[in-house]
Amino acid sequence: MGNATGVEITGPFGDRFAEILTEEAQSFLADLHRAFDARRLELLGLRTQREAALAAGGTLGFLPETLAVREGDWRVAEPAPGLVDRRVEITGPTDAKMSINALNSGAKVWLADHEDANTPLWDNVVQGQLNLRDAIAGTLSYTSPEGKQYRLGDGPRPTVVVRPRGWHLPEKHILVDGESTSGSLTDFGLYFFHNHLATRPYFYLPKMESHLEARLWNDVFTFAEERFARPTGTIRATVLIETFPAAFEMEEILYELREHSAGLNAGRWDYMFSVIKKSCFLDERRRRDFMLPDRNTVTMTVPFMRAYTELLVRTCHKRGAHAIGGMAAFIPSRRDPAVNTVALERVHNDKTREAGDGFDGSWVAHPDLVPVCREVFDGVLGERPNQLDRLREDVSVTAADLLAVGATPGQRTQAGLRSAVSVGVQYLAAWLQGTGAVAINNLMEDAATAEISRSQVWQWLHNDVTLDDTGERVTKELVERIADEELAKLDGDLAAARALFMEVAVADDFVDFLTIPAYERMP
Ligand SMILES: CC(=O)SCCNC(=O)CCNC(=O)[C@H](O)C(C)(C)COP(=O)(O)OP(=O)(O)OC[C@H]1O[C@@H](n2cnc3c(N)ncnc32)[C@H](O)[C@@H]1OP(=O)(O)O
Ligand SMILES: O=CC(=O)O
Ligand SMILES: [Mg+2]
Repeated sequence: MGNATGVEITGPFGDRFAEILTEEAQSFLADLHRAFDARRLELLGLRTQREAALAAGGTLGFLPETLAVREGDWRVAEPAPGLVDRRVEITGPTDAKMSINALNSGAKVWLADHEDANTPLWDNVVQGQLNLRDAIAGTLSYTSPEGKQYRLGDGPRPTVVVRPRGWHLPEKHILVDGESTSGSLTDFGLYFFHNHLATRPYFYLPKMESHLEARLWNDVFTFAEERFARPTGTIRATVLIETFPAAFEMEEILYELREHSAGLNAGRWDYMFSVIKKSCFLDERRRRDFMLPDRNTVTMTVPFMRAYTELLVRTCHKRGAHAIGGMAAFIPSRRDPAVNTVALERVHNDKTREAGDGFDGSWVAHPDLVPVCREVFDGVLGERPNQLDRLREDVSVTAADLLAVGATPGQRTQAGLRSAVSVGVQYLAAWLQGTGAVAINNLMEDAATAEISRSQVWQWLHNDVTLDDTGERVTKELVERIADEELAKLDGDLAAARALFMEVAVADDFVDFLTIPAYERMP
């Protein structure tokens, strides 16, 4: 097999990888890189500039320069086929077994995840694309080491929506003109190239910080549609509103993508991470207004989270776009009935709040949660496919409401610190081994929840927090002692994960994303 001009693949070719990394597919990736990578890097630079503006006394707010968009009369494209009724969306990685289980789960949509739930190990990146292509062709099968056979069922399958990596991550195994490519463009490009004729190419777009980043995605979509002579709007994308700055640009993000839009999703875990992260750039006095209590006490009903989700529903429905709810982290158990009962009840409550607020559907992390979410949304939607007609004109959210993080009740405790350290290290150990989503203490942990754990430790440490229960000041020494004590309770070699956790949780400078140094450690 040859390489496209200027392309070098430095990762090993596993079984059947040549079916994905064809010369034509490489050539498309090279075109995407040459057309868009410089702008991607510029936009990442803009994130840094905005952080510098916060450090210099600025604040987040609605943009004066885009007032006309917010006040204008426009709507996004009509909902696309397969994305009209989205009452239950299951998320998960694209390994063969989970792909089959998700496609047989009865959900309306499967978010096939190359992002929070995935380690971008070279093997996962390419094997995931093979599994997606086989799944769409209906040929995906799997035999477990115990001999259990997995096949796609005959019932209706969920619409497949792929989540590529965020703009910040490179793909170091594909070089174009000697440069690493973008993880986003790699995941998007390979999926689009191999599947756009076999299925409708739909995407979830993560971790964007501005409407200019949405404009870049829109231009990428138009480029791909033109290059393969597909009508405008063939590609659809749901944007995760999961960064603090993006909450102030929801209308603008919908507007930029309007011909390609499939709505917005409230990505609560990365949102919480981003709130903590952006506060780390403020001066010492203002940082205190953004200090959060223990992660597990920050619920969706605290004022700043409520403001963000209500604004999201109102914004979407005003523009004819779907509003999709987020992930409750409680994982059911087929082995422990008591754990199972609690998880089902909590997820039921979470989905009930979302359906009542006007969301058109929501996410679940596990097949056993599909019926729970479906039942709740069936109760609210009835025969209607969505509730886009519920305009929520009663909602009025100001910038001050979005910024009211300091009004979050709760304590900062030693137990919270212990949990952040222990869960953070355990998650990173799994990530470094190639598994991007795990259940720890009956909760789903993925890249977004791990970011909260480590950034919260950083925030408490760098703001001289005194723990409410023990009266101890959070210092590097305390974090190290807690790590010693917590890791002594666990099996396995956690040295590499601990070193990485300390790098992103206690270092002087705030590391932008833990996945960046983590990826550098991978082959
Ligand atoms: C912040 C965010 O971005 S949220 C979105 C990103 N995160 C995710 O997508 C997490 C998705 N969920 C998961 O990865 C898993 O549910 C986990 C890791 C949390 C738990 O998985 P497990 O420990 O395997 O759970 P459990 O043993 O109960 O699974 C039972 C069966 O359901 C399957 N299953 C569990 N979750 C999923 C899923 N999301 N998709 C498909 N199948 C699943 C398992 O593969 C297993 O199948 P098997 O019986 O054929 O072996
Ligand atoms: O991607 C979802 C989130 O909550 O983060
Ligand atoms: Mg996320």
